[in-house]
Amino acid sequence: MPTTTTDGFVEALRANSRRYHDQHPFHVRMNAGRLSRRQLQGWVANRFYYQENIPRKDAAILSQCPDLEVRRRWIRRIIDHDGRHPGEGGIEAWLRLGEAAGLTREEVMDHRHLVPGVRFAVDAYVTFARTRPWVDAVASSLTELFAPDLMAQRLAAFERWYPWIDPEGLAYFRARLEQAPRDSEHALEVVTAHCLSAESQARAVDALSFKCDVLWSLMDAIDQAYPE
Ligand SMILES: O=C(O)c1cc(C(=O)O)c2c(n1)C(=O)C(=O)c1cc(C(=O)O)[nH]c1-2
Repeated sequence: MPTTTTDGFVEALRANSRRYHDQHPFHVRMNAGRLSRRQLQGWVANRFYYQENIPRKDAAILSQCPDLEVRRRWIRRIIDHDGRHPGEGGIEAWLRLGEAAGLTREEVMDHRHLVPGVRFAVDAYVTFARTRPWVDAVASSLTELFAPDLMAQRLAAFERWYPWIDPEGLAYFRARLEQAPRDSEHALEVVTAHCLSAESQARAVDALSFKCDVLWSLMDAIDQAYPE
Protein backbone atom coordinates (compact mmCIF):
# COMPACT_ATOMS: atom_id res chain seq x y z
CA MET A 1 0.00 0.00 0.00
CA PRO A 2 1.20 3.53 -0.71
CA THR A 3 2.29 5.58 2.25
CA THR A 4 2.88 9.29 2.58
CA THR A 5 6.66 8.79 2.58
CA THR A 6 8.29 9.28 -0.82
CA ASP A 7 10.28 6.04 -0.50
CA GLY A 8 7.21 3.97 0.22
CA PHE A 9 5.34 5.66 -2.60
CA VAL A 10 8.11 5.07 -5.16
CA GLU A 11 8.36 1.48 -3.96
CA ALA A 12 4.62 1.00 -4.49
CA LEU A 13 4.93 2.44 -8.01
CA ARG A 14 7.91 0.24 -8.83
CA ALA A 15 6.10 -2.84 -7.54
CA ASN A 16 3.98 -2.63 -10.70
CA SER A 17 6.99 -3.95 -12.61
CA ARG A 18 5.69 -7.40 -11.69
CA ARG A 19 2.72 -6.72 -13.95
CA TYR A 20 4.67 -5.23 -16.85
CA HIS A 21 4.20 -6.64 -20.35
CA ASP A 22 7.79 -7.88 -20.59
CA GLN A 23 6.42 -10.99 -18.89
CA HIS A 24 3.64 -11.47 -21.41
CA PRO A 25 3.97 -14.88 -23.14
CA PHE A 26 4.12 -13.20 -26.56
CA HIS A 27 7.10 -11.07 -25.48
CA VAL A 28 8.73 -14.09 -23.84
CA ARG A 29 8.45 -15.98 -27.14
CA MET A 30 9.64 -12.93 -29.08
CA ASN A 31 12.78 -12.61 -26.99
CA ALA A 32 13.46 -16.35 -27.17
CA GLY A 33 13.41 -16.23 -30.99
CA ARG A 34 10.25 -18.28 -31.23
CA LEU A 35 8.06 -15.97 -33.30
CA SER A 36 7.40 -16.62 -36.96
CA ARG A 37 7.85 -13.89 -39.55
CA ARG A 38 4.08 -13.43 -39.70
CA GLN A 39 3.76 -13.11 -35.91
CA LEU A 40 6.54 -10.56 -35.72
CA GLN A 41 5.06 -8.57 -38.59
CA GLY A 42 1.67 -8.70 -36.85
CA TRP A 43 3.22 -7.27 -33.70
CA VAL A 44 5.01 -4.47 -35.59
CA ALA A 45 1.86 -3.53 -37.54
CA ASN A 46 -0.36 -3.52 -34.45
CA ARG A 47 2.07 -1.73 -32.16
CA PHE A 48 2.13 1.09 -34.72
CA TYR A 49 -1.28 2.13 -33.42
CA TYR A 50 0.26 2.64 -29.96
CA GLN A 51 3.14 4.65 -31.45
CA GLU A 52 0.75 6.83 -33.42
CA ASN A 53 -1.34 7.62 -30.37
CA ILE A 54 1.38 8.37 -27.83
CA PRO A 55 1.76 12.01 -29.01
CA ARG A 56 -2.03 12.46 -28.83
CA LYS A 57 -1.92 11.13 -25.27
CA ASP A 58 0.92 13.53 -24.44
CA ALA A 59 -0.95 16.43 -26.04
CA ALA A 60 -3.91 15.60 -23.76
CA ILE A 61 -1.59 15.81 -20.75
CA LEU A 62 -0.16 19.13 -21.98
CA SER A 63 -3.63 20.55 -22.52
CA GLN A 64 -4.54 19.89 -18.89
CA CYS A 65 -1.25 20.72 -17.20
CA PRO A 66 -1.18 24.19 -15.61
CA ASP A 67 2.55 24.03 -14.79
CA LEU A 68 4.79 25.86 -17.30
CA GLU A 69 7.96 24.05 -16.21
CA VAL A 70 6.34 20.65 -16.64
CA ARG A 71 4.88 21.57 -20.05
CA ARG A 72 8.25 22.85 -21.25
CA ARG A 73 9.82 19.44 -20.64
CA TRP A 74 6.79 17.32 -21.54
CA ILE A 75 6.48 18.80 -25.03
CA ARG A 76 9.76 17.12 -25.95
CA ARG A 77 7.93 13.77 -25.99
CA ILE A 78 5.66 14.93 -28.79
CA ILE A 79 8.63 16.09 -30.83
CA ASP A 80 10.46 12.81 -30.17
CA HIS A 81 7.57 10.89 -31.74
CA ASP A 82 6.34 13.29 -34.42
CA GLY A 83 9.72 14.81 -35.35
CA ARG A 84 10.06 18.43 -36.43
CA HIS A 85 10.21 17.66 -40.15
CA PRO A 86 9.04 14.91 -42.50
CA GLY A 87 11.34 11.89 -42.26
CA GLU A 88 12.11 12.45 -38.56
CA GLY A 89 10.80 11.15 -35.25
CA GLY A 90 9.73 7.91 -33.62
CA ILE A 91 6.65 7.30 -35.75
CA GLU A 92 8.79 7.50 -38.87
CA ALA A 93 11.36 5.21 -37.22
CA TRP A 94 8.60 2.69 -36.48
CA LEU A 95 7.51 2.78 -40.15
CA ARG A 96 11.13 2.02 -41.07
CA LEU A 97 11.07 -0.87 -38.62
CA GLY A 98 8.00 -2.11 -40.48
CA GLU A 99 9.82 -1.84 -43.82
CA ALA A 100 12.84 -3.65 -42.37
CA ALA A 101 10.43 -6.41 -41.30
CA GLY A 102 8.95 -6.68 -44.80
CA LEU A 103 5.83 -4.53 -44.39
CA THR A 104 5.02 -1.63 -46.70
CA ARG A 105 4.41 1.79 -45.15
CA GLU A 106 0.92 1.73 -46.64
CA GLU A 107 -0.14 -1.49 -44.97
CA VAL A 108 1.09 -0.24 -41.60
CA MET A 109 -0.45 3.23 -41.93
CA ASP A 110 -3.85 2.14 -43.23
CA HIS A 111 -4.48 -0.14 -40.19
CA ARG A 112 -5.46 -3.14 -42.29
CA HIS A 113 -3.72 -5.43 -39.77
CA LEU A 114 -5.00 -3.61 -36.67
CA VAL A 115 -7.04 -5.94 -34.44
CA PRO A 116 -9.96 -4.61 -32.35
CA GLY A 117 -8.41 -5.41 -28.96
CA VAL A 118 -5.31 -3.34 -29.72
CA ARG A 119 -7.44 -0.42 -30.87
CA PHE A 120 -9.56 -0.60 -27.70
CA ALA A 121 -6.54 -0.82 -25.40
CA VAL A 122 -4.74 2.12 -27.00
CA ASP A 123 -7.90 4.23 -27.19
CA ALA A 124 -8.47 3.55 -23.48
CA TYR A 125 -5.01 4.97 -22.72
CA VAL A 126 -5.68 8.16 -24.71
CA THR A 127 -9.12 8.54 -23.10
CA PHE A 128 -7.55 8.11 -19.65
CA ALA A 129 -5.19 11.03 -20.35
CA ARG A 130 -8.05 13.14 -21.68
CA THR A 131 -10.42 12.57 -18.80
CA ARG A 132 -8.40 11.96 -15.62
CA PRO A 133 -6.42 14.50 -13.60
CA TRP A 134 -3.19 15.27 -15.45
CA VAL A 135 -0.94 14.01 -12.65
CA ASP A 136 -2.65 10.60 -12.85
CA ALA A 137 -1.99 10.55 -16.59
CA VAL A 138 1.66 11.37 -15.89
CA ALA A 139 1.77 8.46 -13.41
CA SER A 140 0.32 6.13 -16.05
CA SER A 141 3.34 6.85 -18.28
CA LEU A 142 5.64 5.37 -15.62
CA THR A 143 5.63 1.94 -17.26
CA GLU A 144 8.61 3.53 -18.99
CA LEU A 145 10.55 2.94 -15.76
CA PHE A 146 10.43 -0.74 -16.70
CA ALA A 147 10.91 -0.36 -20.49
CA PRO A 148 14.72 -0.03 -20.90
CA ASP A 149 15.49 -3.62 -19.83
CA LEU A 150 12.90 -4.93 -22.27
CA MET A 151 14.25 -2.68 -25.02
CA ALA A 152 17.83 -3.94 -24.49
CA GLN A 153 16.61 -7.54 -24.46
CA ARG A 154 14.59 -6.92 -27.62
CA LEU A 155 17.53 -5.38 -29.49
CA ALA A 156 19.72 -8.38 -28.68
CA ALA A 157 16.93 -10.82 -29.54
CA PHE A 158 16.16 -9.22 -32.89
CA GLU A 159 19.79 -9.25 -33.95
CA ARG A 160 20.28 -12.83 -32.83
CA TRP A 161 17.05 -14.55 -33.82
CA TYR A 162 15.54 -12.50 -36.61
CA PRO A 163 18.46 -11.71 -38.94
CA TRP A 164 16.00 -11.22 -41.81
CA ILE A 165 15.11 -7.87 -40.23
CA ASP A 166 17.56 -5.23 -41.44
CA PRO A 167 19.39 -4.06 -38.25
CA GLU A 168 19.01 -0.46 -39.41
CA GLY A 169 15.32 -0.90 -38.76
CA LEU A 170 16.07 -1.22 -35.03
CA ALA A 171 17.00 2.47 -34.63
CA TYR A 172 13.68 3.12 -32.86
CA PHE A 173 14.62 0.84 -29.96
CA ARG A 174 18.12 2.31 -29.71
CA ALA A 175 16.64 5.81 -29.38
CA ARG A 176 14.21 4.62 -26.69
CA LEU A 177 17.12 3.29 -24.62
CA GLU A 178 18.02 6.94 -23.98
CA GLN A 179 14.60 8.56 -24.16
CA ALA A 180 12.74 6.23 -21.78
CA PRO A 181 15.03 6.76 -18.73
CA ARG A 182 14.99 10.54 -19.28
CA ASP A 183 11.21 10.60 -19.63
CA SER A 184 10.48 8.30 -16.71
CA GLU A 185 12.83 10.24 -14.44
CA HIS A 186 10.93 13.43 -15.23
CA ALA A 187 7.55 11.73 -14.75
CA LEU A 188 8.68 10.35 -11.40
CA GLU A 189 9.80 13.84 -10.33
CA VAL A 190 6.40 15.28 -11.26
CA VAL A 191 4.44 12.53 -9.53
CA THR A 192 6.46 12.61 -6.30
CA ALA A 193 6.23 16.43 -6.19
CA HIS A 194 2.46 16.48 -6.71
CA CYS A 195 1.20 13.36 -4.93
CA LEU A 196 1.72 14.23 -1.28
CA SER A 197 -1.43 12.74 0.26
CA ALA A 198 -2.12 9.03 0.72
CA GLU A 199 -5.17 9.45 -1.50
CA SER A 200 -3.29 11.05 -4.42
CA GLN A 201 -0.50 8.48 -4.10
CA ALA A 202 -3.02 5.64 -4.22
CA ARG A 203 -4.52 7.19 -7.37
CA ALA A 204 -1.07 7.36 -9.00
CA VAL A 205 -0.38 3.70 -8.20
CA ASP A 206 -3.80 2.78 -9.62
CA ALA A 207 -3.07 4.79 -12.78
CA LEU A 208 0.15 2.87 -13.32
CA SER A 209 -1.64 -0.39 -12.69
CA PHE A 210 -4.27 0.62 -15.29
CA LYS A 211 -1.49 1.26 -17.79
CA CYS A 212 0.01 -2.18 -17.14
CA ASP A 213 -3.45 -3.54 -18.00
CA VAL A 214 -3.51 -1.50 -21.23
CA LEU A 215 -0.17 -2.94 -22.34
CA TRP A 216 -1.10 -6.47 -21.25
CA SER A 217 -4.46 -6.34 -23.10
CA LEU A 218 -2.70 -5.07 -26.20
CA MET A 219 -0.35 -8.06 -26.12
CA ASP A 220 -3.23 -10.47 -25.44
CA ALA A 221 -5.01 -9.18 -28.54
CA ILE A 222 -1.90 -9.59 -30.69
CA ASP A 223 -1.22 -13.04 -29.24
CA GLN A 224 -4.74 -14.15 -30.05
CA ALA A 225 -4.65 -12.76 -33.59
CA TYR A 226 -1.34 -14.49 -34.45
CA PRO A 227 -1.46 -17.86 -32.69
CA GLU A 228 1.45 -20.30 -32.58
O1 LIG B 1 8.07 -1.40 -26.63
C1 LIG B 1 7.72 -1.30 -25.47
O2 LIG B 1 7.68 -2.25 -24.69
C2 LIG B 1 7.33 0.04 -24.98
C3 LIG B 1 6.67 0.20 -23.78
C4 LIG B 1 6.26 1.48 -23.40
C5 LIG B 1 5.61 1.57 -22.10
O3 LIG B 1 6.09 0.90 -21.18
O4 LIG B 1 4.63 2.25 -21.95
C6 LIG B 1 6.48 2.56 -24.27
C7 LIG B 1 7.20 2.30 -25.44
N1 LIG B 1 7.60 1.07 -25.79
C8 LIG B 1 7.53 3.35 -26.34
O5 LIG B 1 8.17 3.09 -27.37
C9 LIG B 1 7.13 4.67 -26.08
O6 LIG B 1 7.42 5.58 -26.84
C10 LIG B 1 6.36 4.91 -24.93
C11 LIG B 1 5.73 6.08 -24.47
C12 LIG B 1 5.06 5.69 -23.36
C13 LIG B 1 4.17 6.49 -22.52
O7 LIG B 1 3.38 5.89 -21.79
O8 LIG B 1 4.21 7.73 -22.60
N2 LIG B 1 5.26 4.39 -23.12
C14 LIG B 1 6.05 3.89 -24.06
